Amino acid sequence: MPSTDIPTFAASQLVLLDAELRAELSETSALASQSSPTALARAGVAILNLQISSQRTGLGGKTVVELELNPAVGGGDIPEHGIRVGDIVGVQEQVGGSAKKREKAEVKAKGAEGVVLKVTSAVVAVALDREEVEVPGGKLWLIKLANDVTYKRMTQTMTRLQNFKEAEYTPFIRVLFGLSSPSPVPQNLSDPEHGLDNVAWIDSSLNDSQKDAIRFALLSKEMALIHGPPGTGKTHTLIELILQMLKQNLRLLVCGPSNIAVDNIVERLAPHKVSIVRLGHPARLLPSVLNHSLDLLTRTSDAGALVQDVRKEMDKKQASIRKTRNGRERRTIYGELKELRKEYRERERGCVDNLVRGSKVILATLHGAGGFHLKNQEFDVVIIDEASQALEAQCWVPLLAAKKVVLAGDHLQLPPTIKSLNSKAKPPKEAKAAKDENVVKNMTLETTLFDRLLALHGPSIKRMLTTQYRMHEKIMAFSSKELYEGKLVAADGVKARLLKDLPYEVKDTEDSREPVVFWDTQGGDFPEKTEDEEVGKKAGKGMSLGESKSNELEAALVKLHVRNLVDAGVRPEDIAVVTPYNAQLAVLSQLLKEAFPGIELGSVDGFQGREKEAVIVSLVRSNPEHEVGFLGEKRRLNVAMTRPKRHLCVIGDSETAGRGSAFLKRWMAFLEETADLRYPNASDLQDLT
Ligand SMILES: Nc1ncnc2c1ncn2[C@@H]1O[C@H](COP(=O)(O)OP(=O)(O)OP(=O)(O)O)[C@@H](O)[C@H]1O
Repeated sequence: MPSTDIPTFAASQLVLLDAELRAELSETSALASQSSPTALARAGVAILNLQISSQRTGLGGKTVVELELNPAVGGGDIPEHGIRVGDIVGVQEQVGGSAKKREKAEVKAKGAEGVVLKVTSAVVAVALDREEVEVPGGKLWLIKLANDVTYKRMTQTMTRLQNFKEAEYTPFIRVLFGLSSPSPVPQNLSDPEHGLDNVAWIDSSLNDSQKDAIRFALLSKEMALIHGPPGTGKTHTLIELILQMLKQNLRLLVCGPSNIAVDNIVERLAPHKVSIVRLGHPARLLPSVLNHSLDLLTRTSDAGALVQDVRKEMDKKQASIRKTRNGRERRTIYGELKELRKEYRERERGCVDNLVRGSKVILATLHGAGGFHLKNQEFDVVIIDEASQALEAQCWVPLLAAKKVVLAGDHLQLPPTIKSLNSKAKPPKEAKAAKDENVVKNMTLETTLFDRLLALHGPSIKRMLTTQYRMHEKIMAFSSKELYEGKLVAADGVKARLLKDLPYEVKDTEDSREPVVFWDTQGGDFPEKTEDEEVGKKAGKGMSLGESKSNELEAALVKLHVRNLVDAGVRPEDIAVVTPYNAQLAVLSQLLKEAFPGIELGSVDGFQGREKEAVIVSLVRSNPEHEVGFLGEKRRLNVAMTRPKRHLCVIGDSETAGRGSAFLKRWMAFLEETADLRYPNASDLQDLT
């Protein structure tokens, strides 16, 4: 077993994270520094001409301001924008006049930063970050800012790991870096000797591979990987695992890389009536899980009542500030508010501490687990869902102090998106660069903890779930054979489901009775086109991010197929079209959005984790050179082909794809052999473009 040198590993991560952050910042700041506020607003990342309509103390003692359109510009609805709940934004004074005057004023007007709490057509509410902020009056504008909090947490974590002395390495850390072998897990998991022969399962529907994975995770000492191919009930299994671990009286920290991944678990855990606390900014949580959020529990628990008294007083003061114009009076009130805030924080901290300490399951995003709430808290097990979508450094945020980890994921679907891979971010300064290059040798952020542990310790540290509950068995066949050792089995309820069997009326047609259709565009009549990809798409004139590909005739063919499905009775909301290329997405959007309201269009990467009754995959690439670019990535193709439940339609040029990569070649051959093959005529499609 080759071990990993921990300081070198941490140093490499730090270099790679630095490059990643620079790539991310350069994207946002290039746009911000090169564009005027009007251009930013057009690009959807800023809102102009706002004013404060109300101000109050919100959750966590934060000042919440509501912004509305300034009556001077006519008031009413805020023009369309791309700012969403959870975004980090700056609220700044909007200065008119010449560019020079603006520049001067911008240096002066620092404004405030916060998180968007609510967006409606008429108002945007922002929870400000710092507590003692004096929000600028007058005309304001709001701009979306880059979010570097996650990077800070990861960098702090890696720096700590880098500085650990060898004596500080826990047995857990030693195993995760291969300095020690994992404790052996018995082969026969249901042997009565381990007491797991007769588990009282809470969910009686669990299948054997799920039970096996749970037993394995319970018996493993340091780590267990639960490998969940598409639709195999990975989260389902984790819920049972959590409940079983609670029966053993273990204290758990459950994390995921995104808020939605964590909320998904909270929602499914809640009906089991276990006391759970969800950490995280309330603005970023699903409404259905707010009841479990720490902020809300702080307000509703008994201890919370004490906190509320102070809060009411703070609200009164806030309101009085807005009434007075007298500078001295304002200063006095600000002074009093400051005192009150101190008291509020102290009482709140006590209350929060009690809640966190008293809870057996805490849920947070990976980076959220690095907040002050969990300082000095100990957990028996850290469980990470969607672990193959998380950066390794992110996983270490909750893991530095852990004793055992259970990772659930699928390393054969897409890893987290890495911007620095293709970015034009400046390289580190020269002297440093040579050293850095040495350090990061053979390392990329794309390698997740899940991947690394598998490479380090081999398949004996994982258990795979093998029954899938999504796809018709023909849809699943290629993916199972190529990637999952042919072990996937379609559950009885899904293996023969077709569109014509949908619970509403669908005619029996050549499409609705077919689980897999392949429109092969070979022959060169469906050529791809190269387009510039842009930042700030709404503006239509953002900055180039590089090239993307589109294929108009292929898009027309998509339209033809969608129309056939809809004519048969399939609802547009049960159909999705996915494609790896953003430029193709734009073409499809123009062609389909209005014609079929409710249809969903998405990039393959964005559709990971999702499913639809019918999915059309537009492969786009068609060129005499047989170039396939990133379409050749088998994990991307795997995601694309495993989204549908009842109907998969692939549209592409088998000649181009077939020479692109070995995996693509085998897929094309498989489709030609097993799918319902069709050869379109390009000239019939002209009127559909
Ligand atoms: N043992 C089971 N019996 C019946 N249905 C199940 C079982 N396990 C999972 N399912 C169903 O399979 C579907 C997928 O489950 P879940 O959402 O847990 O999967 P996942 O593996 O987390 O999803 P993804 O494939 O998107 O990663 C759900 O509808 C779930 O109810």
